[in-house]
Amino acid sequence: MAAIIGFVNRVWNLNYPPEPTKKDGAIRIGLLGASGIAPSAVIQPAKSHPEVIIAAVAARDVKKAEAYAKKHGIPIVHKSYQDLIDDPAIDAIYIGLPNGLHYEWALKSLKAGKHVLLEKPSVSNAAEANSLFRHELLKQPNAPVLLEAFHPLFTPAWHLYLSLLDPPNIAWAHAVLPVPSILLGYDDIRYAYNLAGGALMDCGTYCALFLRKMFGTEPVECIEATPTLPPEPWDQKCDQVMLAKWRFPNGGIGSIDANLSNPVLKSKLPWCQAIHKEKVVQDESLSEGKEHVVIRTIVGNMVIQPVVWHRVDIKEQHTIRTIADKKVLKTWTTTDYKKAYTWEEFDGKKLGEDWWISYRWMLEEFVNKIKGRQGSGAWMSHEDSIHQMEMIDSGYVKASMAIRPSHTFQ
Ligand SMILES: NC(=O)C1=CN([C@@H]2O[C@H](COP(=O)(O)OP(=O)(O)OC[C@H]3O[C@@H](n4cnc5c(N)ncnc54)[C@H](OP(=O)(O)O)[C@@H]3O)[C@@H](O)[C@H]2O)C=CC1
Ligand SMILES: O=C1OC[C@@H](O)[C@H](O)[C@H]1O
Repeated sequence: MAAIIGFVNRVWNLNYPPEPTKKDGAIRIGLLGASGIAPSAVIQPAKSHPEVIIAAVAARDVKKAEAYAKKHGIPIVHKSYQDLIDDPAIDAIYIGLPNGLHYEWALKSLKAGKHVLLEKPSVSNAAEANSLFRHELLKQPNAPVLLEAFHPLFTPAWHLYLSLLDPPNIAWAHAVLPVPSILLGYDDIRYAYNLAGGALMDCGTYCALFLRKMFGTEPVECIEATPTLPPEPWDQKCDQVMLAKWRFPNGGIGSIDANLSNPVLKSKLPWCQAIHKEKVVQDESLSEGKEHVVIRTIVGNMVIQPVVWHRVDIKEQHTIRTIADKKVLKTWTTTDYKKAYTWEEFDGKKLGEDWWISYRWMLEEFVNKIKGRQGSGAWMSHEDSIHQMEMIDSGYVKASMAIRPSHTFQ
């Protein structure tokens, strides 16, 4: 019963969040593009944040921007992206543009002294990531905050998941992110190579991130990458599905299944799993010549948007066997489940609300960073964003596909 009440409360508050009065010094965010994702990623989360105001929007077509502003209660409409960036009343820019435009507009925003919340994947390739995230501008005192908007990293559920892993002893990790095909037409930005589209760039970037975080380090090499292309005449430089594998420094393998055309009726949830190497455990009850070994598997169900529901499964496969010839004498499995809708449930920190969506947790930390506060400690560092693009590039190289093109803006 408590679980049902919790679920209903979370869903209600998520959709109808309390809207506290905005504080003096609230961060005024401007949106670049009247994008599909901004309402979920920043407009709605900002409502419950007392220190965030969605103050302005700009679109390529001003009429579109006006309609968007009216719909979402945004007070200022700018005639162009550049006008919005140049507005002195704006403190921070949310970039929900196609991937191929992230580099240019992030750099322009930083040059105008604005903080930047930059949609994932941060840029088109590792060269752009290197140039953006190691830019001189970011090394200055009081440099603006630049954050790649990798929202799952900010949730307590994800940190609970990581806390159950033993990274050096992971043998195999797997991450799956299926996007229902019904959501995307072939005119979608995800199917445009020139805009840095592709399954590996889009849903694959989450899978790659999960593997990097699960192993706690960078992959050594991509050992397999098999793309499926969309049907002709659609852009044949864009992968519709990418299955890929990387080898990590401990010898473990990380694999991904990134799919932009998942059949709706076979809908799967975002999912990840880490299978650990076999481990001998202390067992006083055993007679001489026998050993007790355990293989631990940690499954994360719904790790991308855990607010509505999620579950971390801890499965242990136990075996009693002879040491000499490994003859199996007995096997059994145990399963335990854990959840963490708040940090308090996970590590006792009294931060946030159980109904916060991953974007709201992320917005909290973006503001904390701008204000110089400690926060939860969850963050995506600049070096992290660079390594992330290196891993994506390595997948395209292994698949014999072109790395997404760099933008010419300097
Ligand atoms: N964090 C998350 O959960 C999600 C993140 N994303 C990321 O957000 C970004 C935007 O995705 P999404 O909102 O789904 O995309 P949309 O197509 O809905 O929005 C993209 C915006 O980019 C602008 N734009 C500028 N130039 C172009 C161009 N040449 N072609 C097409 N659009 C252009 C358009 O703005 P204008 O209004 O000016 O015309 C449009 O509103 C991507 O980087 C994507 O990976 C997407 C979905 C979920
Ligand atoms: O969260 C997401 O799921 C669907 C994707 O297409 C999108 O770009 C991504 O951010």
